[in-house]
Formats: sequence, structure tokens, C-alpha cells
Amino acid sequence: MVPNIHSALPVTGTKPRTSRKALLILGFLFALAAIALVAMAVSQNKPLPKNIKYGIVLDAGSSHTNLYVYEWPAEKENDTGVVHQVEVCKVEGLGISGYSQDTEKAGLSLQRCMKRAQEVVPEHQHRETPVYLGATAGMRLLSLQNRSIADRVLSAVEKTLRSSPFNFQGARVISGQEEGAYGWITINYLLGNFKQVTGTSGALDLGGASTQITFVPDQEPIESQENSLHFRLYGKNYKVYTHSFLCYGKDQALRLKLASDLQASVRAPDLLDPCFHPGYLRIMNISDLYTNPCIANGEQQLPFTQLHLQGNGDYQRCRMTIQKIFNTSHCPYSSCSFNGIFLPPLQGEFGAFSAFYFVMNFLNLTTEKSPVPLDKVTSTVERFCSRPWHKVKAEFPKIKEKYLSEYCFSGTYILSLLENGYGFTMEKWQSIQFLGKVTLHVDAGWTLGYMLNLTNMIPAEKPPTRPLSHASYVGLMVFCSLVLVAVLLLSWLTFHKPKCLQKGLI
Ligand SMILES: O=c1[nH]cnc2c1ncn2[C@@H]1O[C@H](COP(=O)(O)OP(=O)(O)O)[C@@H](O)[C@H]1O
Ligand SMILES: [Ca+2]
Repeated sequence: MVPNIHSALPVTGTKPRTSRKALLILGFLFALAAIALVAMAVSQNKPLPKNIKYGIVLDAGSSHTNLYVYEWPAEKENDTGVVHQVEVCKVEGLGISGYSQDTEKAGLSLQRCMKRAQEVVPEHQHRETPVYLGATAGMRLLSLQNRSIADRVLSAVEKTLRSSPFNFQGARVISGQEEGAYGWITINYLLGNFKQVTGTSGALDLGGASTQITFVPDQEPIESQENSLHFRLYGKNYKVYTHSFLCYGKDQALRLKLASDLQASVRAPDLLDPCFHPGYLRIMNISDLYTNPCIANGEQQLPFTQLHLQGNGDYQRCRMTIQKIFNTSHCPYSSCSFNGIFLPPLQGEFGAFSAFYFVMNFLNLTTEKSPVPLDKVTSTVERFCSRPWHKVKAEFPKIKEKYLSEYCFSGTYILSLLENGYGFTMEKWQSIQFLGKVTLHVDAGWTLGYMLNLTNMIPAEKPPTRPLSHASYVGLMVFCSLVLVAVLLLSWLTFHKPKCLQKGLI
């Protein structure tokens, strides 16, 4: 019997409509689930609101104190180069070691910059923000001279720091080794050298009372223990040479030179000084010259109390007088810098900062992209020294007279130290870069390295990395969800639609 097509109509007509509805609902649910999946993945993995951390370090140098405020994203703490310097506050007045006569003032002097730090760090983060003070060569010298006064100065600065709302983590004199090591860590961290296969960069720091040289030498082992440091950073071992020359910062070196000139002269109160400009005159108290352990005795034998320095701006002679403060007569190692201190052959690139930079920058010797050749540096310093003092003063009326009058000596001293002291030849000179800031905003110096170390921000081993970045992860999740929906739709069309189409019902 031929089936009655008409009688079948109502039956076959209602069934597909019901299953189509069900399929539509199913499809809708799947799409909804897929969208929910994507939404969940996005919301779950989107970066948390930016969580910034702060750290404060006070660099209590021999000439003055600087306060640095650093910030970094909390979630990237163990990456390199993520720390920014958000503030540098220059403390007015003397370096803390200069308050030996009135130790309380050392603490009070820091108050203005501590207030400034309170404005920079958001109030709700004051309590968790660590504050460190590291004192360098000025305090090293004061400790050698009078330990109890040095301790009183440290107690006074500690009192000020403790009374601030920040998390006080200590005020101490750091060793010359630490100063060298942290300067080296700072520049290599900021240059990203710890995570690259390229080598590290050496660090040259010139202060007022000490100077540091730090680099990874080719030669092993490092012949003297006290010049040898071992680090394991981001899964790599570093054997680093460092030395800090106490009394060879530029201010103490000038005193060493004057004391040596006095010894060599007829011991008259008038001294012709080739390291100052022609026409420059400075009157110094002899007692000021012999006030610290850099210059041992000698004062008592002098028949006058004041020294009259008269500049004659002679670079070559200045170099010769400076040369006398480097003793190169003995070396108990395979090679030495001066004063019998071990120095392995110089290796790699060097970043020279602090006063190395201030002086070279003043002389316009840091502006060019590639390093200025040694002979050009020498002729620039030579020319500058020969200029009459009144002309120099007239040209730079805004520069502090103390700095301006000493750029001739400082420039000559830098050349003597680097060329004769450390052995930077014409060729090796080209590997020195004079740096004020390493990256855009961060000053080169030991403070950042000190903070990175004390906050454990440089891990010994490589931190585990996620296989995918956040963006690729979300992208992949979206893509997979879309594929899922497409497959479901396709399978629905493949298994159901043909049946309906066959019957011409859709
Ligand atoms: O603008 C400048 N021009 C020249 N020298 C500067 C300038 N600013 C700072 N200095 C010098 O840089 C040196 C900084 O030494 P610091 O006070 O850090 O001593 P330290 O590191 O030996 O303890 C001092 O000799 C200071 O006079
Ligand atoms: Ca310094």
C-alpha cells in the first residue's frame, strides 16, 4: 500500500521541528559554554592591578649623602632591569662623617630628604618599604680615626631613619669590597648582562675618599683572596676581581699630593701648584691637611700653620706630582696596580661612574657616542689647566668654586689613575665608557646593587619561566574555544541537516 503522504504529514511535520528546537538549544548551550570558557580564561589570567614595590637607599658618601627611591613591579621582582629610580634627593650640608664635632646633626641633616621620600612613596606602602643606609669611605676613615665618634654618627642617623614611617633595615659602614661589588652588580643588572651570553662589564667608581675597580678577569685564579669575590646569579657563576683604594678618592688624593709636595719642597708656606689654574690662590690650614689616617704624621715638623697654594696650570708637571702618590716599587704578585696591590690584566668593557663621570662630563668628554680617544682627553685637560683662573670663573659663574677650581687636578688625577695606576693604554682606554646613568633614569653607583642584594631580588638560580606569555595563553584559549564551537556546529550540520534537507523540510 502506498503510504498516504498527506496522512503522514502531521506526524513527520511535528517531529523535525521538535528535534530542530532541541538542536538549537543544544547549540546555544555549547556556544554559551564556549563563551563562558573564554570569559573565564580571560578574567582569570588578566594581569592583577599593577602592584608596585618601593625601596629606599641612602648613600652616605664622604662628601655628601644622596637618598634614592627605587620602584619595581612586584610580580616581576626576579626579572633583570625592572627597577626604576623614581627619586634622588641630595642631602644639604656635609657627608655624615663631617659631623664628628656635632654627631646629632648628622641625623638631623637627613630629615628633609626623608620627608621627600614620604611624598614619593604612597602612604599606605610606607610601612612595608625598606630603608637602608650605607656609609662609604668617609665613615671608614672616621672609624679608623675614632671608632666611638663614628658609632655616635651612625646612631644619630639610625635615630632619624627609625623615626620615619618606613621599614628601617639598618645603617652601617659598607666595606670597600662591598662598594665595588654592588657597583658592578648595579651596572650589569641594568645592562641586562646577567641574562645574556655576552660578558659582563667592569665597574670603575671614583668617590671623594676611595676609588673602586671591579671586573671579571680572564686569568684564574685570582691571586689574592681579599680581591676575589664569587657570585652565583641567575644560574651562572662569576669570579670577580675587586679592589677599593682607601684615600685614593679625588679629595683625599689631592691631600696626598699636597702632603707629598710639601715633603719634597723646601717646606715653605708658599707652594706653586701645577694642578691649579694660573692666578688661582688657595689658603689652607696645615691642620686640615693632616686630619685623617690617609696622611700619617709630618704636621709637627712644619714651622708654619698655613699653606698658600698658587696655581700655575701646568698639566705635565701636575701629572708628575700626582705620580708620586702611586708607589710602584714593589709587587708581590704577577702584576700590580700600585702600592703592592694585585691587579690582573684588564678585561672587557668598563663603565666609569660617580666622579669619573662628573669630571669627564664637565670637560665635555662624555657626549660623543664612541669613547673620546686618550690623546684627545689628555690635550683637553692640558688646555683646561693652562687657562687663567679668572677666565674659567667668568665662563662658569654658576658652578661651585670648590668643584670648578679642582677640575684641572681631578681630570689629571683621573688620567694618572687610569693610565699609570691601572694600566689603561691608548687601546684599552677605548673600552671605558663614562656613565652618569646606566639606563634612562637610574644613576650608576653601588646603591641599587646593595638593595637588590638585601631584598633578595637577584636569585642564584634562574627563576622558572612560564611556557607561554599571558597574551599568547589567552589567544590560544580563544582559538581553541572557537575551534570547539566550529566543530560542534559542523558535526550538527553533518549529522542532522542532510536528513532534514532530504525531506525538504528545512
Ligand atoms: O658635580 C660635581 N662635580 C665634581 N665633583 C663632584 C660633583 N658632585 C659630586 N662630586 C664629587 O664626587 C665625589 C663623590 O664622592 P662620595 O661623597 O661619594 O665619596 P666616597 O664614595 O669616597 O665616600 C666627591 O669628590 C665629590 O666632591
Ligand atoms: Ca661614592
